[in-house]
Amino acid sequence: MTHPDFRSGFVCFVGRPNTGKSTLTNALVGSKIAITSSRPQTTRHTIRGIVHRDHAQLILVDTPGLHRPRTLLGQRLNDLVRDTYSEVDAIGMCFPADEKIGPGDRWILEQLRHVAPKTPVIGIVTKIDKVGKQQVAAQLMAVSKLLGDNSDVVPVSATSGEQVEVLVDVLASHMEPGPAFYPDGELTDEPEETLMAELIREAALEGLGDELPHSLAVVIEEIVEREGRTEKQGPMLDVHAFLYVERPSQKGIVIGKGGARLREVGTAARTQIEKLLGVKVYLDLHVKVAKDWQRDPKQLGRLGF
Ligand SMILES: Nc1nc2c(ncn2[C@@H]2O[C@H](COP(=O)(O)OP(=O)(O)OP(=O)(O)O)[C@@H](O)[C@H]2O)c(=O)[nH]1
Repeated sequence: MTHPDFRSGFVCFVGRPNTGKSTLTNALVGSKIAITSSRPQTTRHTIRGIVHRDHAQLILVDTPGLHRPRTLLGQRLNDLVRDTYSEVDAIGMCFPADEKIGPGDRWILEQLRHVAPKTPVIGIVTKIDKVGKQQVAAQLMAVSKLLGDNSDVVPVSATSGEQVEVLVDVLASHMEPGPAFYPDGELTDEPEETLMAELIREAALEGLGDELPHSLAVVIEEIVEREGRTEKQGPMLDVHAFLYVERPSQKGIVIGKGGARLREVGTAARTQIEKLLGVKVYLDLHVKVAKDWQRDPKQLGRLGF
């Protein structure tokens, strides 16, 4: 039976890098589909996670962080982000409880109000487990002041789960009444290939510094089902992927001494991909130098941007 006041619609989270957008997406969806990382700007693709509740369905569009474009890739990302803003029913803007509101936040809000003046912006004070109640209250007031008195502001912790359902309810109240867009149980409509590439990219960036994130792209070349597997063994997929870097020095970083690092990356990514697909996977990774791929439209097209 469908709830009499069922609502459904699209939501995107915005905010400065590291404000907890990906972690919140995961907490709401309850499955690892968006990529989190302690480094800024690792979320490249528009990944949709779907939140199913009795009274609502929220489709989360996880956008890359808005930033001032320096390269062609940056420009394309920003175009993508702008389109997303005007198409969604609500924008959740994230402000960590433990960081002061700054010029970066004001700049993002200005952009939002400019490109999508009609889309409601809901303030989300994230990471409330990191600070005391008083600091949460002070941040709620500051965000309220920034967004305007009529705006909803919700405190939440994606890590502890505190207030997550309250956030769902507040977001749902901004959705249109109507049936669900997606059948129950469907978590993402992103092709599995993209998710695999994201998981490999995440594993390859783990523990590295700030420079590499912009210079690493992953392309899945081929996925083939291994033949001759017995029923007891179960199915197995051979996945062949290329990791593209910009410079030979970066290739060395990704591969590591004697290939040690790449092997670790492969193991970490394989484990995640097996979890995602529920089958055994053999992962074959190759690192290639594609010079200045961020500035070359042909290469960008090939890499899916
Ligand atoms: N303690 C605590 N840490 C959090 C919470 N949410 C996120 N974090 C941490 O904050 C860091 C950034 O989180 P992300 O979810 O990757 O942030 P993001 O806004 O998606 O970052 P970008 O993809 O760089 O824009 C990670 O190290 C998270 O583990 C939370 O509720 N509590």
